[in-house]
Amino acid sequence: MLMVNAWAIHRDPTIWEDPGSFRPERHGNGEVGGQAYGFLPFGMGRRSCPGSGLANKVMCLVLGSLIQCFEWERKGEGRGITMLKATPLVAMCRARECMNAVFLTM
Ligand code: HEM
Repeated sequence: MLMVNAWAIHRDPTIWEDPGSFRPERHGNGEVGGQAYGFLPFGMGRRSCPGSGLANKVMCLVLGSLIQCFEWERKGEGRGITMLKATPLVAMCRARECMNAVFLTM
């Protein structure tokens, strides 16, 4: 069995400029350091994620909806399951007032 360390690939300074920085715009610029396999959030090969097309299409909609429809508040500390964050993020969401009309008609 071969395990590919995507975590390390996604932080490889020979592929990514300033790999530790959160710079989502780098993807819009097409920055992959000239490496075809530098970015593999969906795995690759025959067992790669069959939902990648759908995920890429709805991701902006999901994120936009979460921000537009809910108020988010950070709540204390929390724990991960497989990869613990150095600074755990636990958040609580509350539907924004404008969502009452949506929920009350359901
Ligand atoms: C941001 C969204 C998603 C990410 C980051 C993601 C990522 C992944 C990854 C890394 C794998 C393992 C690939 C490998 O073993 O090499 C996987 C497998 C899989 N994903 Fe996704 N996925 C996402 C969304 C989805 C969606 C929307 C669906 C279905 C509608 C889906 C269905 C599957 C299935 C069925 C597998 C197993 C494929 C197999 O073992 O042959 N995924 N996904």
